[in-house]
Amino acid sequence: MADGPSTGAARRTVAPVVLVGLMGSGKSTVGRRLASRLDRPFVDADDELVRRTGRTVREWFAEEGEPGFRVAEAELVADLLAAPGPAVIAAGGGAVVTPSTRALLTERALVVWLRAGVPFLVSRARRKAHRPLLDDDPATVLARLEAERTPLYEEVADVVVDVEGFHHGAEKPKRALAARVAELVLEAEAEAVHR
Ligand SMILES: Nc1ncnc2c1ncn2[C@@H]1O[C@H](COP(=O)(O)OP(=O)(O)OP(=O)(O)O)[C@@H](O)[C@H]1O
Ligand SMILES: O=C(O)C1=C[C@@H](O)[C@@H](O)[C@H](O)C1
Ligand SMILES: [Mg+2]
Repeated sequence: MADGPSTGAARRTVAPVVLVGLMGSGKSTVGRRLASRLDRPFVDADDELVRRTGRTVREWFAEEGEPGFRVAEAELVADLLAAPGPAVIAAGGGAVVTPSTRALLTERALVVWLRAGVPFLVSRARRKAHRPLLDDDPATVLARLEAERTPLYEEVADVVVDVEGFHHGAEKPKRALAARVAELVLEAEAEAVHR
């Protein structure tokens, strides 16, 4: 790379933090708290897609199918990652299935994977308006998605956080998890500066 060490470090320091993980892992909830702790703007990709296109996630799936939704999602993530300045972004759970998105995440973002097992996710990821994939049989679908996506999350993640321990062990799990993720993000950023 042509960048000198300080330019490279500066670029990495403001890289967006992107949360990835399966539905119900806490990307939206933890992302919002993390952004507030780090004092950086927060964007939830699912909400932002709805805001920008005027179509809900469910409408996207119904009208364009999952492939159409994935194209729109990939364009949005590319746009968010091109924006200058620091940010915390909660990706959609399936954003990593698109190869161009994985390439951009690897190149431009500090990626945090919120990892959790299927039974835990089933208890958390209720059938919701923005989760059409969970309409029928959440446990079976989440098990399939876990098998398909685990290698993809592994591929892009800079930081991995197991969320279940926080849920079972902490009095205020959301706060504890956001605090731990903030700590890990700051550590990873400091390491990037000294690289
Ligand atoms: N650390 C936590 N402790 C307790 N409950 C949590 C925690 N994080 C999230 N939750 C709850 O779990 C549910 C799922 O979390 P959330 O909606 O943030 O998941 P998500 O990863 O954004 O899912 P999706 O990909 O479907 O948008 C929410 O009801 C949320 O309040
Ligand atoms: O895991 C997924 O494939 C999805 C997760 C949600 O965040 C939404 O982006 C949508 O329901 C698809
Ligand atoms: Mg979410």
